[in-house]
Amino acid sequence: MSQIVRVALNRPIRRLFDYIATDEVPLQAGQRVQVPFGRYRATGLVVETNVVPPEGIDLKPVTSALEDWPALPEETLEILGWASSYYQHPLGECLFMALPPALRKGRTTDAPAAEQWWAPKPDADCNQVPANAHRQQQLLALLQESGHGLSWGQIKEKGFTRSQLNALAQRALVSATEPPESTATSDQQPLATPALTTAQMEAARALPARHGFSASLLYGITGSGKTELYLHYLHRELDDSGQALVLVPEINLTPQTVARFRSYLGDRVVVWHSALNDRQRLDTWRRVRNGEPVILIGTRSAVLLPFTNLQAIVVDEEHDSSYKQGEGFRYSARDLAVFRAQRNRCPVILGSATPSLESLHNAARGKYRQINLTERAGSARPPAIQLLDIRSRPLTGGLSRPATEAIRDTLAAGEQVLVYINRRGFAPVLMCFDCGHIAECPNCDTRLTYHRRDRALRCHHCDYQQPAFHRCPKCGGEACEPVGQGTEQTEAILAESFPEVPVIRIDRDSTQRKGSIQNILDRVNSGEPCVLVGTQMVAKGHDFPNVTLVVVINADGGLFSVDFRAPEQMVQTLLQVSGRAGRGEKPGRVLIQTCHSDHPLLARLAQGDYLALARQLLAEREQGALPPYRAMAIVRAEAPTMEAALAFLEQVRTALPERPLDIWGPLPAALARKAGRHRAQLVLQSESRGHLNRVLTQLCQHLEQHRQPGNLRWVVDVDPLETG
Ligand SMILES: Nc1ncnc2c1ncn2[C@@H]1O[C@H](COP(=O)(O)OP(=O)(O)OP(=O)(O)O)[C@@H](O)[C@H]1O
Ligand SMILES: [Zn+2]
Repeated sequence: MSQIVRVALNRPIRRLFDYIATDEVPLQAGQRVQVPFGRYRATGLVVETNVVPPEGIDLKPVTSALEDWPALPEETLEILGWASSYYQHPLGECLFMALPPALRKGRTTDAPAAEQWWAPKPDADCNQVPANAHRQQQLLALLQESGHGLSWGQIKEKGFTRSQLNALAQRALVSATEPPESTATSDQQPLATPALTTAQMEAARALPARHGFSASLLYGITGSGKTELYLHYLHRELDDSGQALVLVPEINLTPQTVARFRSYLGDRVVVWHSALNDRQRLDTWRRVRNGEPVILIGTRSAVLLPFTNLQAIVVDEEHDSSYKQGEGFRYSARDLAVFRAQRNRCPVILGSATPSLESLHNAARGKYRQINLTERAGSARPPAIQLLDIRSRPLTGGLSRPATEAIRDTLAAGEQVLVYINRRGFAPVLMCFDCGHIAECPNCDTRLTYHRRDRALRCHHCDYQQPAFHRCPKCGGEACEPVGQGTEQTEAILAESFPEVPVIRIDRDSTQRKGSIQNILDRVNSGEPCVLVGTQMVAKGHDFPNVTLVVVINADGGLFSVDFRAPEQMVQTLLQVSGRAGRGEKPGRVLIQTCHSDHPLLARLAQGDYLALARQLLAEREQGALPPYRAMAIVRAEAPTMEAALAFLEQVRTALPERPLDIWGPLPAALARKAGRHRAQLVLQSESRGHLNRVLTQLCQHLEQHRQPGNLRWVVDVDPLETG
């Protein structure tokens, strides 16, 4: 009897394919194989073995196994299987995300494979083996006596063959297993433990011991030393064979962070981020897969790696929106981290100075244990936040007079300044002062951004760009001027006003080159007076002890947005950026320029009490019946015309059960046209996550079976971050 296996391919299709395993080697779930697919050969992952063959279909044989061990262990298959059904993304594409790029194609792992171990199933019984199959009975007995199981090498030494093992595996009496924990003692030097402050010590005591699942929400104000606490915790809880995962937002994964981890936790600290090349990825992936006791610091996709012995997970800056993938497999690394901790029966710590409303809600419901760290480390005190109403003040480069004076005083005192520009809605545009014409993107419903440096107009949603014009294309007038301020303009004005100090811009453009962010950080860390100017990027996680003044150019971006998450994100960003001030010995001060200093949210913000703000925002969410009080998903459609996109979603709407489901739309998306495609969306909400999931599963199956016109694209976004 030959074995039938079910295989997932790295393709955007919601189905699996059956093949006959012809090899002597019994295939296991998680193994990489080559299979014929259409006229080509494809790399696949075995997801099920011993499949009962469907009737009347001729199955093709598996071409070859790429390794004789599973690239993805059982745990990883399970996690990604769950994620595939939760996020409604095809299983094959989800599973392939757990492989390094080099292994997604048919490349073989050139280093020697880990010896595969085999163990009897707990309920295996010799009577289940046919009486005439003596060698199989003897092999099963041998494995049962061995306690932990045996490696294939050991089995072979006793004179058994692959086909005997194969037969037992097909009867589901034995299965592949992890090798026993190595008993070799580590020859590493004992490492230092960080010396904690009293407040940190108390928080550390409240963090749970390693054994068993627990989720802790660490609310630690900016500069409270959450990193120190993570280090202490990992040092305390991990044993010599354990693996740990520390998730961080991309920008926080600097060589300094890694060095800090290494000095306390040693060589087992490894990294995973977008700048690694394929070779480095493969090496790190192998260490994780082989069960080496690594402490992996990584960005979003690190949560998908095939760990085999996870003992602890940390998610730093857990509120950060970069944890949610915005396209393709739209998973939340934070949420998967919690799920993974559950599956591994290990603790997960979610840390932030501005926790997400989701996590605070989970803490309030008793699902997470909340631990507060409300003092800054060392002699640092929380900064004083002051609102500066700019309604009738003249601005230069976006800066009011009091703000400019504060910058001057700070620099004169030998300290550093950070100027934060809210990206949303404040990009500069080119306007004709005769007719009011503003340059727009021909492909998107958006204005072109004016780039001063090379006098270019660029679209931030597609690749379109054109040179800035002097003569208005509409009225022919010659009074075309940039309006609104961007990073570049503010930078230029600052450089003009403070020629004696460096003005350093931190944004996507200035940090794209490899190592450039590090150069910038080194300059700032030298401590000499300077002005940092930037967007979102300067707000995140940096520790610049000599920054004593933070100026927020305009706080109003999130106040009146249609996106229900905008107020939360605004408050988080403003408190995070404020938290960059006064982290060293000198006290910090924050000036927030606004046209709405009487807005209750901003007034509260100035008091610096995030938990109070979050309570208010949560109350509003509850009243509006919005997440986290409801489960939400969005069906998005993209088509050559808006009519086609809306008509498709209308059809989706009618296919959905009426109740108990709240449905909004179909409506055009906030950016209704992007790169020439028209976009619309349908928002679904339910009180029950499970119910919403079932509805979506049916919907996706239905939509996949009914072919849509080739130029229409649809996706489902579960727990969406952006709803505009
Ligand atoms: N126990 C300690 N002893 C001395 N210094 C400490 C201690 N804990 C933290 N620090 C210092 O305090 C500063 C802030 O720590 P850290 O960057 O970990 O803060 P954080 O909680 O992550 O803040 P944020 O949320 O703002 O990023 C760092 O310079 C760190 O070295
Ligand atoms: Zn465009």
